[in-house]
Amino acid sequence: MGAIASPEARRITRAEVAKNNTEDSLWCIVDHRVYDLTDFLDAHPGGSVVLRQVAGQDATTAFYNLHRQEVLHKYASLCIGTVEGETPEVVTLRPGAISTVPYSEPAYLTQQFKSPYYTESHRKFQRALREFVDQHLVPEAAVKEQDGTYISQSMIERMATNGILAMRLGPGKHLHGLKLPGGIKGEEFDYFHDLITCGELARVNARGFQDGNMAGLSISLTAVQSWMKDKTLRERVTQECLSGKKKMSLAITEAFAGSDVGGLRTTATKTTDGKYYIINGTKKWITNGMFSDYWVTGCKTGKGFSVILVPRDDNVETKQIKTAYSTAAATAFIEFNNVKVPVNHLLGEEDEGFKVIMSNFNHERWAMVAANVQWMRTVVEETLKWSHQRLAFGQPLIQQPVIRAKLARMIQRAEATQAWTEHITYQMNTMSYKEQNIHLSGPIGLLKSYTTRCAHEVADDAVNLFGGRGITQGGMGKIVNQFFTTHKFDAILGGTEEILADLGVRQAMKFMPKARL
Ligand code: HEM
Repeated sequence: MGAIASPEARRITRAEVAKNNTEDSLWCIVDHRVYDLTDFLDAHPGGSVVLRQVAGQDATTAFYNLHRQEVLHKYASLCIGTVEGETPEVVTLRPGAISTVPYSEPAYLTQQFKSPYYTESHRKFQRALREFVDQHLVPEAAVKEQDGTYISQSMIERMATNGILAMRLGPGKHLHGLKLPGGIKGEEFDYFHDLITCGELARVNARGFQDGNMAGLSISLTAVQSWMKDKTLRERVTQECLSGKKKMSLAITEAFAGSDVGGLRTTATKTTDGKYYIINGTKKWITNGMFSDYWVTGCKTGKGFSVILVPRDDNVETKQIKTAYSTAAATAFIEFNNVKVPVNHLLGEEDEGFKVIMSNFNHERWAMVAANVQWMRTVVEETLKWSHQRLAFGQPLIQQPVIRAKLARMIQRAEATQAWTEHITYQMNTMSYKEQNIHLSGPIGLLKSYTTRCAHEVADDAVNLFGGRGITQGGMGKIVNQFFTTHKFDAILGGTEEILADLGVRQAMKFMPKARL
């Protein structure tokens, strides 16, 4: 959000505003600024009647009861001056700024709280990344979420150039030698930088675009990096994807089976010379599948399940699926019809694909949690602002104990999930990849399942607080409505709430001693 245009420098007395109270010259005051609405009467989405009713008056209270602050930025050209001797009061943030609304930021970003987890490197990185998101991603996300088209190639290349694409895979050698946002070295990047990345990228407040922004790559190239044996092929594919030239996604789920990987029907049959796999079958709900050049694909092989990197060719067909969020996510139904793939495209061992998939899941699930926690914070911020500006029964909503009780529940959920996520992130920083698989798949399963349940409650409370605006796509409740209609994606993608809760307990039972009451 930028500053409101310069005509505001003109000083106008309240008496002068009061004289402009007819359709021929209609002025009003909002937050100490004067707006000439004469030529806007017919164009005003709320109609001309309401504007005539406030002609020549201070309409601040009426305005904030019905509009978001950004409306004033969009229509800055209507501003003709500032009231003599007065100064605008409503806070507007410059791109990259930290919100001072309580609980709208993780505690480490506030003045008053300390955190043992974040260093100056994290803080520098966060500042630079937020600025990038506010300046570049937010405007594009707003357009794409609406028109349902995919992220632009120029944006992908911009993210490739400043290392953001590579960061999406998490810490590792692929970042070494790179300079990342805030000037930090790729070698410094740890799971707290990664946590910041997931949260900041979710701040576009456009859930379809959020996934359309290379979510597929972030959960599939990781598997290629860890499991593809052919080094030359692995490096080539990695380079193609991290430069933004090619796109990749994870293709496991089918119409036939979701969480039940054993029920998948896509087959990979070896040719008699043993040099190729022939892939046949379908995949459904593949995020970024529409624009992918490669799919990390789960297939049935001789004695089990295998994971194979399948490149796009004429025998692959992708069809768009319209889900509850924007088609900007590029969600696809895919048909593989006798697709011939060289055997060096196998990840891990044949028939042992389960290991490949399971080891990949931890980072994916944790990243979804990080984004979900950020969404809850955003919704807390939206709801706190709304409760302060919306008048009902003659006073702001926040004056009602029932409203404060709901806000308390929302804040508790955002804070609790943040604290647990940071605890898990700290463990990820101190464990090897192998240790993480042994000790963290259960806790991450429990964390994701709990976080999405909290998100469900937060969405529910927020919509009740916003009333009609919570169920309307544009206007004051647009972000709450976005969360309400899309929060379930996180409860289903990457393993459902039920499956993950169960996984958490089953993993814990592996370490259960022979303890008795
Ligand atoms: C600078 C002055 C104003 C501008 C630029 C403006 C602009 C807009 C815009 C863009 C909308 C569409 C909804 C949205 O995006 O939030 C809208 C809706 C509306 N406006 Fe205004 N408006 C102004 C002042 C006012 C005032 C002073 C009133 C009332 C006294 C008013 C009453 C309404 C109403 C009733 C709606 C429909 C709200 C809804 O559907 O929820 N507007 N206005």
